[in-house]
Amino acid sequence: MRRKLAAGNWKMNGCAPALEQISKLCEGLADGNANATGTDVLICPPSTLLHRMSERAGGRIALGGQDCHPETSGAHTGDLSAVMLADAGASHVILGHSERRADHGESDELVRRKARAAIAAGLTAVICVGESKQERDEERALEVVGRQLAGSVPDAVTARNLVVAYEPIWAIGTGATPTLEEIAEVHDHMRARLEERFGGGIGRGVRLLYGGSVKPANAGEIFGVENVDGALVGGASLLARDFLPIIKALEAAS
Ligand SMILES: O=C(CO)COP(=O)(O)O
Repeated sequence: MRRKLAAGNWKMNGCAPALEQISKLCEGLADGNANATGTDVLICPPSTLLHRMSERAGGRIALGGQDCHPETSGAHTGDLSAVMLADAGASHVILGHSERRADHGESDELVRRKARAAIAAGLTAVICVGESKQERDEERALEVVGRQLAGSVPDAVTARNLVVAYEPIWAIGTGATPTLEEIAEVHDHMRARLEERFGGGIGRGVRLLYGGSVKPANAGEIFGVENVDGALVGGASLLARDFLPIIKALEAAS
């Protein structure tokens, strides 16, 4: 049985005042959550907030970075290693987000090296894949996602240290989402590819998240789709009042 995962990607948002949201999230989870044991909550803030957030998050909320360098240390100005993220309180790291693939030209090969470093540092790699609008229109979504999955996921993974997030680029921050059938088709495809490559134990155990314009209003129906084990949420994870109902919808779907 896979545990559900509600993950928030704060991207380049949130300075010190945002720390308040973590306290609110903790309060909300403590109030309404006494019996919920099947859902994990993860927040990936800008790394400058990781340390302070880890002091507030208690055990209930896991923290993650949004990227890491493939090396452990060295002359790489401006970069952070997976070891440093772990040291600052992270247990997860998002890798290969489409914004990094676009803004920093990250290839599947680079994402795979970063994931190896993350896993070696004891982190869980949350690897993102997803097609562009043009690729969707050309009916190439499964091909693109399958290729990114094959190229970005390293060989030495377990069901615990890998999470895959399907984030269609055209659905990120736009309010548009694929149909439930389209989400199901991609998630089933990813599940089948993972089982093929890693065998049933790992392939069936890896959690698959959907990301792209997830909000309280659509979370419930998306979480009802088979092989959707949670969400990677951008905008709606910034405020506890938006993220809490999404977490509740995931708990209800468990
Ligand atoms: O990119 C995303 C999460 O990584 C999704 O962002 P939005 O939820 O703002 O569409």
